[in-house]
Amino acid sequence: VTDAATTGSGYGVLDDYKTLNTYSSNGTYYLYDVTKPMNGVIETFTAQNGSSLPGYYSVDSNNSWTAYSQAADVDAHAYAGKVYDYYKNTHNRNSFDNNGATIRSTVHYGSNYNNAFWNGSQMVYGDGDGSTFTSLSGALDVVAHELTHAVTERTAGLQYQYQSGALNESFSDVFGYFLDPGDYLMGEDVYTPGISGDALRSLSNPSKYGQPEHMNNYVNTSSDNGGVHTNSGIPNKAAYNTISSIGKAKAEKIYYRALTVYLTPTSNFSYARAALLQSAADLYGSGSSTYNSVKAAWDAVGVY
Ligand SMILES: Cc1cccc(C(=O)O)c1OC(=O)C1CC1
Ligand SMILES: [Zn+2]
Repeated sequence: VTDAATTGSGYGVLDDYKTLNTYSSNGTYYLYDVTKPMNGVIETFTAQNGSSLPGYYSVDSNNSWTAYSQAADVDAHAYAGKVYDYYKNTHNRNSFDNNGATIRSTVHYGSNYNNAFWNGSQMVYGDGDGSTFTSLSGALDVVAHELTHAVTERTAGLQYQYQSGALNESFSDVFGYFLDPGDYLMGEDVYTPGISGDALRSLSNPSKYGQPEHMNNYVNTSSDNGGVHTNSGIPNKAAYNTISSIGKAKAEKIYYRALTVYLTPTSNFSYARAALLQSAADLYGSGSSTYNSVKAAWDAVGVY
């Protein structure tokens, strides 16, 4: 019996060809990636449209992952690997726990399920209903959003409600941008497959998708854990202001430092402004143009 790391290939949700880090054992191939440093494993499962987790390993007989039913598995696996590489190469973070934790994804969760989530242990993706969403793992910014929920949980621990919850959501969207910097849109690759050009959210124009982009328009509600997917528009707009003035390279250092060094479970928007300013001061100096740009970014959304 020879078990070995192998390289497979297949097509993603958008019919895009890609190679895959797989594993072969006893003539069966698995979406099981053992190529990361310090034994960081990435593995992908399918719930076979049930709701029990993790479900079953995604397997193939010849390492050619070309069936339409495998496209969501292919992308969940490939994109989890890309997000792992981003956190390791850009921030020297070894998986979401910074200790090589296995990154597990399950696709084909539920039936016509228009959601994706981190459940505290793994990522979970629905197939969408084909109208609102197609398979949600088909977007790199979605995968980065979900895995960043895990990073946040292990670092700042931002409580998923009201302002701390909107920050939790915003940091996931912002790192979604850092992984997919071609546009300031979230989920555009899997949202409404029948309509082009729209998205779930926009960092540059939150109000285009019904989100506030100034503190004057903060939405006081108890639904959606206190409006975490609504009020994230305010810190998202501040992030857009920051990125467009200082650039991605500096912004991602400042955001990662704020998330991992300064933010706490109960941080509110004002504290996030302070954490990002302190991070900018630490990295680029308190009198720097970078510092002043972060200050202006948050002034513009009415958070002091
Ligand atoms: C689609 C969806 C529904 C409910 C919660 C989330 C969630 O993860 O907060 C969710 O995923 C996203 O927002 C990703 C970025 C597109
Ligand atoms: Zn989220």
